Amino acid sequence: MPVTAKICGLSTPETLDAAIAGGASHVGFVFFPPSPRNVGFDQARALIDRVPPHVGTVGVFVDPDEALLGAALATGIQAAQLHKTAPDRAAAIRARVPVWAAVAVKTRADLDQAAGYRGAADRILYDAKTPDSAALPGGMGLRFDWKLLESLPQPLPWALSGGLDAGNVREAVGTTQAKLVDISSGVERAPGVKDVAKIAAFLQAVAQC
Ligand SMILES: O=C(O)c1ccccc1N[C@@H]1O[C@H](COP(=O)(O)O)[C@@H](O)[C@H]1O
Repeated sequence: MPVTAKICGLSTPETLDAAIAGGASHVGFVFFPPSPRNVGFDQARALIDRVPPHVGTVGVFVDPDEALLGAALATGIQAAQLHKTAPDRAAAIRARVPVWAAVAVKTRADLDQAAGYRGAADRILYDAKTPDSAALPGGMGLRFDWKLLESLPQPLPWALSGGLDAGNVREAVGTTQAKLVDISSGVERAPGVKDVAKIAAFLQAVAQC
């Protein structure tokens, strides 16, 4: 089965089109105001209108309140990627939209959290744990020890993220056997500024995995 890719944190038509043209299976839009990738609801709606049916649209949230979640779901996103969101809240959100639950990983013990999302999420997204002092719980280009995922029984379908780029994704996939990879800062030239050439290079690298 080919490896597929989600390009996350898109905010312009040009970079969205580059992700679609390069073969991304999913595109992501961040609904978290502290992020340099945050998009407004009208902006997201206009971007989602450009996405063809074969490409999935994912909203990225950090334990969202009802107001934010409701407005974001109204843009037409097809799944909610939830960071720092407890399983019971994820389950409630899953009644409205498919859920990708982010599990922040630094040590082997962190992986145990994934089982708690059985019945509460459709997919686990293993991401690198950011420092407590960090402004963002993701999107910082940090990676974790991919060997932690080697031969690990998985409670749900899953994807790999955190510090991926065109130069390391082959090793990441080879080590983890991930079938879906997710990237944000590795296809940027500055925080929040996506680069069409880097998007194309990453998707080419994924196609060769
Ligand atoms: O990208 C953000 O700004 C962001 C904000 C809040 C939560 C998650 C965020 N990004 C997600 O983090 C991972 C890894 O990103 P990176 O490739 O290491 O930069 C990815 O899933 C982003 O969607």
